[in-house]
Amino acid sequence: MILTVTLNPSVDYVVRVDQFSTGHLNRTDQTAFYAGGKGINVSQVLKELDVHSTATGFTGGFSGRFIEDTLAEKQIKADFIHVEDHSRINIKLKTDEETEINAAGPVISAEKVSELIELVSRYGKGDTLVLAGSIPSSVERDLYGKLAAAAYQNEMQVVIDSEKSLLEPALKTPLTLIKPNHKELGGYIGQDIETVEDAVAHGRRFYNEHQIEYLMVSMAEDGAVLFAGDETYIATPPKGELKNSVGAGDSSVAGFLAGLEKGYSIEDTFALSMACGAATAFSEGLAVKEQIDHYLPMVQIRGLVK
Ligand SMILES: Nc1ncnc2c1ncn2[C@@H]1O[C@H](COP(=O)(O)OP(=O)(O)OP(=O)(O)O)[C@@H](O)[C@H]1O
Ligand SMILES: O=P(O)(O)OC[C@@]1(O)O[C@H](CO)[C@@H](O)[C@@H]1O
Repeated sequence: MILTVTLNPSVDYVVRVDQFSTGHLNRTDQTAFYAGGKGINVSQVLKELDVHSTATGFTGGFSGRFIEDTLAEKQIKADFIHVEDHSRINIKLKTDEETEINAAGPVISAEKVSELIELVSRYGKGDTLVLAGSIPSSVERDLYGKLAAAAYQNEMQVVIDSEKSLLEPALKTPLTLIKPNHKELGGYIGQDIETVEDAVAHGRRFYNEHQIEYLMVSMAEDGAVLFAGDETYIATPPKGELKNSVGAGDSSVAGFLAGLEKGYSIEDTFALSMACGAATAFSEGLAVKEQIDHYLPMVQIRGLVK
């Protein structure tokens, strides 16, 4: 079973304003609400790929109920810990560019954090723990480190997709997959990564210095670079019209996990991951199966000659 942990779930309020002007009254051209947060997005795309997962984390209030109802409608198993405050609402403003305003999220008590640690400890060998997204500011910064270490002790596979300060404490534990984008990897190593060649060079150094089975460095329309043991693969994604980059990274994590779960070769796993990322980028919401199947044959994967 895959357990996705979203400590700070969100309702993503997507607002399209074609002629946006700051300091004035703007009227929307289109609005939509989505259940979001990185782990929750991973669960939603896994479901499209017929891979079961359970989504957990902290939810509360009317917005928390919306998130849980959405998952229930999609028949995705959820096991959230309830908090008093409401789950956050993140604004995704689409004008001629995308602007995001992510809220801080509710206050989480130490008791609720202990409940979550206990919930995760019920999983073990053969299970995968996905830790994705930010942590509410009231929660200890090294929680991912603690959860990762405990899960590894319990023989779980651990996957992390989060910012540097939250990932860093977990890097002491052997991890199955991390998926920084090129800017995040640049932040880890203190160097700008602009090109696929930069990602290959710096990613390899970072990979060799840590105990990570798969390192996927995503680069939006430029695809991604995957490090797997001594092998390095470069993916070129399909071309299309960008409609929504929110959740493209989460979709690529879901595709990768689905490939591993289905026993695909590493090349096919990487291709599925890229197809999921592109299917989200080219849709209004998250990737759906039909779109993933459509883009999959257009992904190109090549292995680097050593
Ligand atoms: N414009 C695009 N065209 C084609 N594929 C894309 C595009 N944007 C994203 N993708 C696909 O999605 C993957 C992940 O995208 P990206 O690198 O933007 O992740 P991210 O920065 O973690 O995204 P986010 O945080 O918004 O979810 C890419 O590797 C690629 O396969
Ligand atoms: O504030 P975080 O936890 O870093 O990111 C949260 C978020 O931006 O990530 C998802 C897209 O990846 C959205 O559904 C959600 O709003």
